[in-house]
Amino acid sequence: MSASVQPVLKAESKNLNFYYGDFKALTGISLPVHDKKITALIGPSGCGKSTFLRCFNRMHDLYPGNRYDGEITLNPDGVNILSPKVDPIEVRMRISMVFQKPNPFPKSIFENVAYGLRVRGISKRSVLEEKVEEALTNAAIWNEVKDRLNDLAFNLSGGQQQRLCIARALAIDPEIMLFDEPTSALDPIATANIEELMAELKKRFTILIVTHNMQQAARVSDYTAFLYLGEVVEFNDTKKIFTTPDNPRTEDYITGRFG
Ligand SMILES: Nc1ncnc2c1ncn2[C@@H]1O[C@H](COP(=O)(O)OP(=O)(O)OP(=O)(O)O)[C@@H](O)[C@H]1O
Repeated sequence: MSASVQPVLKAESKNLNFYYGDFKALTGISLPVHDKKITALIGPSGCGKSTFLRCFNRMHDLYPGNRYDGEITLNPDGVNILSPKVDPIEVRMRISMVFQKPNPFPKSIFENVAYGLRVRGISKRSVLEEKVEEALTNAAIWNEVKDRLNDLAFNLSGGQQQRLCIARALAIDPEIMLFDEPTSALDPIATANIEELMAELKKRFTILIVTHNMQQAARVSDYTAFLYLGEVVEFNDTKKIFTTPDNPRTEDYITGRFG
């Protein structure tokens, strides 16, 4: 068996610059996103990790004055998802996001997961029930909530709420899932649950994750990009980044010597 199976490119950022008004937060970001792999974005606070992640589902469109310059192409069709001709809602149906703090809607557990399906035009109760169960099962929370689907989502614990948000994000069968520090508000057990879940999810989805936790990046990801001051300093296999990085700044950061 060949050990060097070429990864498939699910998406690609090409010379991407991003501006908050006059402030340039990202400069010339070119990065591959490999299919059904986990890519971690690491780097010191303020280096642009979240800004970059949010470009992938056009979150920045929600605020005036923000500007993209460059491309993020999404395969297999190769569409530039940053093009003004592309509807951000369409992009969010293909690329879903899980945030740092669990943010369920003020609705029942069932309706939280059914939400995106309804946006997609699914209204038949039996189809919704089937898909909600499937998403909750895939997010490893079905057994805990199956008898209380009509309860308000806020009644769940923090770790359960985060898995509910993951269920909501995967119910629409996205092509890419974005995770922005998904475990920073969780205890070590809930964190381990989410990490295990990500390892399962990558069999079906492509994942991009922002994390401050170096051990987490090393544990869960296949590829890692180190960002600094809005630029990619180094991108490589996670193993390589965490053992023999090419750039001294990467080494300083992962060994905690960064100023
Ligand atoms: N809404 C905004 N308006 C103006 N500048 C912003 C805005 N959001 C972020 N920035 C700036 O853009 C830069 C990148 O911020 P970003 O939040 O992407 O960094 P980060 O690497 O995710 O940081 P952290 O690890 O602290 O979350 C920072 O200098 C930040 O101050």
